[in-house]
Amino acid sequence: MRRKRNSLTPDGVPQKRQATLLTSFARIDKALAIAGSKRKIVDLTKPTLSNGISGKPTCSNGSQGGAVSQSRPASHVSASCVELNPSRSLNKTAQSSLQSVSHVSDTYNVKSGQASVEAAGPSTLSADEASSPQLCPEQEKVMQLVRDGKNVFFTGNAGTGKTFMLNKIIEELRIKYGRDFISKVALAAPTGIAATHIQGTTLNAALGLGICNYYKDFGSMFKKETRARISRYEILIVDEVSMLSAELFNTIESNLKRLRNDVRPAGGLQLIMCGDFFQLPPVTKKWTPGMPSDMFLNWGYAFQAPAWKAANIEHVLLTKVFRQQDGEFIKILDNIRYGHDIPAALKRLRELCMRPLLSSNGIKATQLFSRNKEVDETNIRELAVLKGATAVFGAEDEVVLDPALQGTHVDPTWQREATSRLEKNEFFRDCLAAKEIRMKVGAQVLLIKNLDLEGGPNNSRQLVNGSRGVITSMVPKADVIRGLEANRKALGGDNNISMSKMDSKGTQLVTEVHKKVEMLRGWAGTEIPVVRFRNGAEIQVLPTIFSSTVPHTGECRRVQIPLKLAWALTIHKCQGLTLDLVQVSLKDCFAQGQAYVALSRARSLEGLQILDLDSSCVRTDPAVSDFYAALKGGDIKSLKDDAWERWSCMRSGSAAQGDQTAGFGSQQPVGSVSQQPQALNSFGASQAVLKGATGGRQNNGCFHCGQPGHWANNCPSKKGGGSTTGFIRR
Ligand SMILES: Nc1ncnc2c1ncn2[C@@H]1O[C@H](COP(=O)(O)OP(=O)(O)OP(=O)(O)O)[C@@H](O)[C@H]1O
Repeated sequence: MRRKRNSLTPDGVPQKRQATLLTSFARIDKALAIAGSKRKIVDLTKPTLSNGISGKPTCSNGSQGGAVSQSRPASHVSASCVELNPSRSLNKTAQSSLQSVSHVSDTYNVKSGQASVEAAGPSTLSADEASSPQLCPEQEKVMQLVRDGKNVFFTGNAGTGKTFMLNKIIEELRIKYGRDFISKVALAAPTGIAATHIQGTTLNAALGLGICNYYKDFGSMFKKETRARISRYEILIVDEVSMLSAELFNTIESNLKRLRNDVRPAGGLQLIMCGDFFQLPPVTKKWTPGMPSDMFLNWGYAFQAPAWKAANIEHVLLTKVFRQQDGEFIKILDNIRYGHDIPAALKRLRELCMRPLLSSNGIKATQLFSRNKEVDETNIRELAVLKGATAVFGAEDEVVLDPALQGTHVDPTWQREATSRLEKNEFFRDCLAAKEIRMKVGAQVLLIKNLDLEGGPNNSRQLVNGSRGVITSMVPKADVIRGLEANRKALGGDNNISMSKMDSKGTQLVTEVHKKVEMLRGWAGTEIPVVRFRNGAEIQVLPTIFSSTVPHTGECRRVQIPLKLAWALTIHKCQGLTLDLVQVSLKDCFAQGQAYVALSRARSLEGLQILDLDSSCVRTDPAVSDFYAALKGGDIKSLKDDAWERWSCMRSGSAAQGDQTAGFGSQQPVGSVSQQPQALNSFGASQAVLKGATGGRQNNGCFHCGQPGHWANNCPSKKGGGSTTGFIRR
């Protein structure tokens, strides 16, 4: 990992300027996204597809693809990928696009949520615009609550557009706050992978927390710089809240009050959260004998925390499923989610999905396993089977300090600390794009970032995060750079007179191509994979930027090809993805919601194959079912969930017998705001009392059967399909 502070980049660009360039590149992306939701943008670099359909194929994170012939030229260029189209000359396409700028009229189809392109030559709508569907009424309601400044939690089945909605909210907030957005809005998720879907960071990083093993570790929120940064926030956005524990939510919330010297919920921050508690639960630490009583165990679901109940949160249930269209599939998934009539749902899945999938365009299905071991073994084995040379793509990692930390007046110790914190950031560990990727022609791949390419009737050529494909060739990087340079020239990017005639979007596009060339030159790889995606689009997949911003510290950046080997993935890594073709192994599912997450990645029954399952693979937690029953009933306040109270009584009772320093009573009542971090724990742990406490139903013993002596997920009576607590222990 390179440090870049007040030095020259390998291209001879001063580091500060490089940071500015990169930031402006990201801003261009964002600006396009924002503008796309408001009005049409003509993207001069968008190709006309080889099938003659005017439009833009969109490559997005998750699209599956394959490489095309090595001999084909890089003829069409967009900011993040190159579509090969031997039937048209580059110059012609680029010039036609340029000429047609003023002829594009509004053709967005509000009803269908799809963009159509009128006969205005080869010009197209931007990817962001054409793939920018209208909010449905439920989503509009969420938006209104956000605008009204309410604390909001929106939830719903997989595929109801929670992350989509969150990104819409973020777009609007970017416009509202402008330059202040980064200092006013914290974008976070419990895990690094989840955070990538909203260009955010982990919740811990957003709040200046490292790994919290003890309650005293939360004191780092009160460090001078962190405290100042958190005090400036106005909004905290959290995605995938199912993985946020009650203990974490409660502790953070009470520390926010103290830190911000404000007795209102979360110290006056507006909370905007989404997730589905039927999906993956928090990773809970296992209590072991002799463990200090102020251990932080990450217990419970966020909705079980007293702070959640006291935060005046507006709960919105999204009910319209967008990912799947087939009514029967949606119903089966719903039953699996709620744990309703599981034998019938599994029987139907066996009937429909225990058969081989037809491969499509040479693209094999992604296999989903519960454990890393099977995933790694499968990918390595399959790659080894392929003949031909292995291409190694090494990521360029770097950290860029916040400009405010780069001045000569800034304490060098603090600069070093900030750099080191960025370098150790979970982002680099959890980034969807691996540090080193090994691939061959013929490798099955998954796109892990949305690419700026779109088109086809009803945007059928859309390629998104999760699209699948196969590598069909590797192209020398030098050829790709030549192609991009030619395109820039064709757009007038090398000519001051042409540039002066361009509108601001034209110059933006030229700048984008220029940045892309610079990035490619700085990137160490020598080849670019060409991928044929399932929808037929053939794309040179260029390296792109994965980044995570830690406000007032800086930015972690990885430049890497946005592809993953896709013969196999873990179910935990696929959360949030939409997959075209998927084979699922369910027999080893060990966590609540895991089977549901795996199955709900598929768009259709036709694209889903079940490799194995047993009747106990579907697990739901009654505490979660009760929460959703109250939500469906429209009265969340009627929810009777006293799990927290009983659990904390048990812990403090145990502490009273043992460690007197850690009592539940150490929490301060709302209204008496202390400036000190809450360093003592709220509980005293005891193995005997913790057994079965996770689901909040039993006082002592296994949550599933009520008997002492074992945890619920090891319950001998659960084989046969019973429900169990969903907390994963490590
Ligand atoms: N209003 C809408 N109109 C059309 N498509 C939509 C709409 N809202 C969401 N979608 C699409 O539905 C798909 C699923 O959305 P998204 O991934 O946000 O769902 P999710 O609820 O976050 O799913 P999960 O819980 O599995 O993470 C995406 O392809 C998204 O673009």
